[in-house]
Amino acid sequence: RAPGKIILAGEHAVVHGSTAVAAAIDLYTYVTLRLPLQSDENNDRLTLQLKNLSLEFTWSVARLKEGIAYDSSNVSPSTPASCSSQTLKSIAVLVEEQNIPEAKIQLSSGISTFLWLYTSVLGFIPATVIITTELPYGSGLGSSAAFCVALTAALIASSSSDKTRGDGWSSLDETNLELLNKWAFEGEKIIHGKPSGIDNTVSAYGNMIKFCSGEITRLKSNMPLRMLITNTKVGRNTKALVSGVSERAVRHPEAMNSVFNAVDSISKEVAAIIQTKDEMSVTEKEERVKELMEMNQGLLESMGVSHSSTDTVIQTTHKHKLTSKLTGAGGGGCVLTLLPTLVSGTVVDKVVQELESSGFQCFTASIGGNGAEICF
Ligand SMILES: Nc1ncnc2c1ncn2[C@@H]1O[C@H](COP(=O)(O)OP(=O)(O)O)[C@@H](O)[C@H]1O
Ligand SMILES: C[C@@](O)(CCOP(=O)(O)O)CC(=O)O
Ligand SMILES: [Mg+2]
Repeated sequence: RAPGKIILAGEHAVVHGSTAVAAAIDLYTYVTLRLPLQSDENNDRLTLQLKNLSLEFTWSVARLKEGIAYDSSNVSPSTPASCSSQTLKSIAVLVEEQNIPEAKIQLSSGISTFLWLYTSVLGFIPATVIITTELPYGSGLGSSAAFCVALTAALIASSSSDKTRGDGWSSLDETNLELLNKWAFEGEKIIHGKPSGIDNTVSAYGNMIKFCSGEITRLKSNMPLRMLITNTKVGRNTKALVSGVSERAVRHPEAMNSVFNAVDSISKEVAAIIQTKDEMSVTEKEERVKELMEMNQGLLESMGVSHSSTDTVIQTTHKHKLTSKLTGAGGGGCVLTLLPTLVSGTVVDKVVQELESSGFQCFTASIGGNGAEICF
């Protein structure tokens, strides 16, 4: 299993080299891998089951071998590599053959990613892969990264020699974590186009991290951080939003560089405040984080990735003196609201009631938990 995440500061700008701060949340994607016995019927097929959606896709191993055009000299499980555009095209044909319902067409990139990661790490062997998730798809909570990380964890674990059964969840060792994170990043590339790598990294390693151009700093929080997560349920696609920001940066390079630099300073300050020990009271820290979230939201608006549904959440929470910002790619999706320690339960209940009456879904999640884990 691998967790989803929230981005406290720095989404989008992180794709352009700025710092961002993210934390794992206790909502997971689970991947079960079943390798068939020789005697099993159907032991020549690769089957993918998406349990939440009651969808199943299946290919004969022979069809995969014939259909996936790749240069096997370039692909080895221990050296993660990008899927070439030619290979991706051949995989897309195999995905199209599955006749995905039109309403679920966004899954195509996830299924292509599945075929690329599976065949690259395990090769052309039959199996049944069952996916369940507690994360909403395409809402900014990193379902794409959790999917790539959990899948790769299962694939890597299946070749482990030490399969002690029934011991519960355990982490992977550092070498395998690093390998898994690299493969998951290659998967994210298929789904996002140009990911920064923050989502797969926080999903793989867990906790709370500061991330800048691939450099990871694990953060130790010294303040209680409670966030209300509001899913506006407005669907969007990370790939389109990320490329929209890049296009804006091409049109206005100087202005957008200033925006990205401002976000970099905000994220660094957020990370510093979260880690500060005694110099500041909790209330003071919360006030600072609140202000930085507000500034970050303003800059996300100037990148063109906010949405009217996000504005509704911001206005509703503002009436109760609470501050919100979008999280993840924006364009709808999820919004974070900081719940300071002194805010009363009655106020939170009222805010939740108002947000839910606008058709949104609210929940809280525990922040900064474990990353990818395996279980035999
Ligand atoms: N459990 C899953 N099974 C299959 N594909 C998935 C799963 N989770 C995510 N995906 C893929 O990731 C896409 C959503 O990723 P993205 O747009 O980055 O949003 P987010 O990562 O915020 O949820 C889905 O449309 C699908 O292609
Ligand atoms: C917008 C971005 O910063 C985060 C995207 O997160 P999500 O896929 O919306 O959960 C992109 C990235 O960092 O790869
Ligand atoms: Mg994503």
